[in-house]
Amino acid sequence: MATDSWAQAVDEQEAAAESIGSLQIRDKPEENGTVSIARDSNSGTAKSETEGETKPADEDDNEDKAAQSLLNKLIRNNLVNTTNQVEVLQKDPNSPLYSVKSFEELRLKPQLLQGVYAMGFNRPSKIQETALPMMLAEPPQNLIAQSQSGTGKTAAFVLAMLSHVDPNNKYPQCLCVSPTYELALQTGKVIEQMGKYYPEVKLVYAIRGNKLQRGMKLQEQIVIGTPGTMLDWCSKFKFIDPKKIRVFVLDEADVMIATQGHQDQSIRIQR
Ligand SMILES: Nc1ncnc2c1ncn2[C@@H]1O[C@H](COP(=O)(O)OP(=O)(O)OP(=O)(O)O)[C@@H](O)[C@H]1O
Repeated sequence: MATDSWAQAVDEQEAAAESIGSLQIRDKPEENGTVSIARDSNSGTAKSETEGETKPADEDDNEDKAAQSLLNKLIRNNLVNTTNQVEVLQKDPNSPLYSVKSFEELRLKPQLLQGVYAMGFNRPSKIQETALPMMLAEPPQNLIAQSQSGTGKTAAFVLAMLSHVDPNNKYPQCLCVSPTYELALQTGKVIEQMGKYYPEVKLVYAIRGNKLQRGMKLQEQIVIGTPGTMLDWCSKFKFIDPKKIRVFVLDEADVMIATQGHQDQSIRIQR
């Protein structure tokens, strides 16, 4: 594919993806790469969080948005297999990836700096340059971030979560809520990649199908999951002590807020 402009290539891919129609993702999971990737990373047990339930039309729309977002991420993963063009865009003041800062200036832990470089990131994107100083501040600051798709928001909040955990404390300290099972797995993958050189920090998925014994306490410092299961783990099963949470991430907040059930659950977890 011609990739004179990385951003243009992303737009073209996204337009093509729209014409395929996101409904295929849910209607024919066996024919879709999206679900097979989720299966790959979860021993063939991929299943939509809300599968089998009757949902209002607006929830369907929001799920379609979440599915579209997942598709964009998967497409982009293939596009960003060379960092050269990202590098060029990061030097172009008109690009949303433009940045003057370096990761060193953010004074990341050496293990995380190593993880970031191993992912091929040479410098932060614009949103990362702007948001990371706030996200890395002690104590962490509240932040609502919005930027174009594919500009590095996920990488930013993953880095913030990894920076804030204390690996010596064996209990959950960061919660990340995603609108769908598949997006939770995708974000989890980024946490695993970025935290590759920080093995003391552990991650657990609060997703349907991950059943834990009643009465147990989690040892993992980061929990990523979908709203329903996360809420159950916090309030019904008490696997997580919400008072010990230092960082709470609401991924795809627009989708979450637009979906009534997710909105209620997210607010209850946050409280
Ligand atoms: N600083 C960086 N340098 C190079 N590549 C980066 C950088 N930050 C992120 N990327 C890569 O760019 C792609 C998009 O990043 P990311 O998924 O974090 O964007 P996003 O804004 O969360 O996207 P979306 O809006 O779809 O959720 C990913 O492949 C990621 O690995």
